[in-house]
Order: sequence, then C-alpha cells, then structure tokens
Amino acid sequence: MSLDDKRVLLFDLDGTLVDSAPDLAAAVNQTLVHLGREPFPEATVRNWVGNGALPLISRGLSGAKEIDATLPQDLVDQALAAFLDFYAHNVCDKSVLYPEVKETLLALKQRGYRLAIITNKPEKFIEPMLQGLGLSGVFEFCLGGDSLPERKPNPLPLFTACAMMNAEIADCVMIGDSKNDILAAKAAKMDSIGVSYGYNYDEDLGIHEPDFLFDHFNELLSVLDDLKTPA
Ligand SMILES: O=C(O)COP(=O)(O)O
Ligand SMILES: [Mg+2]
Repeated sequence: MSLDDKRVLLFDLDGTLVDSAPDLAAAVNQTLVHLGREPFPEATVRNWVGNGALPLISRGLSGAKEIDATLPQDLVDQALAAFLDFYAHNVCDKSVLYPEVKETLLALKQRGYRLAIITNKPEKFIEPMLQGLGLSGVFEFCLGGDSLPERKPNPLPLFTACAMMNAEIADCVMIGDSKNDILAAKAAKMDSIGVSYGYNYDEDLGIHEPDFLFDHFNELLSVLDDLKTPA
C-alpha cells in the first residue's frame, strides 16, 4: 500500500486513540459487584474490549473471552443496563489519550486530511469521551457500535463512512488496534494500519496482516509527512 493517495483517515477509538480500559473495567466490575459477583483484574477485562458493550459485559458474566451461550437473557439485560449506567458516570475518569495522539491528529488535520471515527463503543459515549480528552471538533463525524445495523468486523460502517464523506474506498485507510478493525477493512477492500499497543484479545495483531503495523501513534505522521500533502 502507498499512503500518498489517502485523503480520509478512519480511526478506531478504544485502544487506538484512547486507553479507555481502566474506566471500562471499573464499570464492568461495578456491575458484577452490584450483581453479587466477583470483580476481575483490569488486565483481564482489557482483553475483553473490542466488540462493544454487550459482548464486554457478557464476557464479564461468563468470566472468559468466550461468551457463555447459556447466560439467562434477563441476567444479560440487567447487567447491560447496569453497565451502561455505571459507565455513563465515568466515561473519562481514568481514560487517557495514548502518547502524541492529539498532536498527531491536529497535524494531520492541518495538512488537510479528513478524519472520522468508527468505533464499536455505543454512540452516546463518544462525544463525552472526546470532550473530556480535548478532542471535540477534531473529527468530521463518529459512528458508534449501535449507529448502524452492523458493526466492525462487518464492513458496513466503513462503507457508510465513505458514502458520508463522498470518498472512494481507495481514498481511505482504517486505523485500529484490533482484528475487528483490520477484518472490517479487508472485507471492505480498504487499506488498513494496525497499532500494536492497544487491545487485541492478548493476540498479536500482525496475524491479521494489516498493510502497516505501528508501535507508536505518531509514526502515522512520520509516514504521511514525507508524502504529498492533500489539496
Ligand atoms: O467498545 C468497544 O468494545 C471497543 O471500541 P473500539 O471499536 O473503539 O475499539
Ligand atoms: Mg479498538
């Protein structure tokens, strides 16, 4: 892949721009304790993030990455409602931007790149998180895990973002920390960049063969920096 024809950068949120696992783990554990269950270490919950709120709390109830298919529906419903409520109170309490994220995004914007977010996080939490971390107004729009009938790894959010930005697939690149981002990009026949530092179920993201794999967010800028600035 060459990045010199890219004009639109589609970013994943959790694990790519924001280390949100501390607040997600806190809300999962508040929910479990509320239901009379044992909490889990943050390091365990970190490996359950990536498919949105329902799979996250279902993994908490299962105590494992593999969701227990026999969980009673009323328990799942109760846990999801409690989780969403607890999380709404601390979306941005302990969450932080990864190093150089804000500086890099602003530099990319300055150079004329168009930026959007495609996350599996419920839509209502996106803006409060961006506001809390000083990223309000940086992105043209954000799609959440419940914004459309399908979420990553389904390519629908990527196709929708392209249509909303009046861009071709070839103009865009998806940047993310998990296989859901890379698989969605591949399904859309879009180029992808993986970041190695986020949450990928404790697996090497390289297995999924993103076109580029970075260890630090600002490497994105150094690659694009040498290339033609968009008009
Ligand atoms: O909320 C999640 O499970 C993950 O969200 P992400 O798609 O931004 O990584
Ligand atoms: Mg992610």
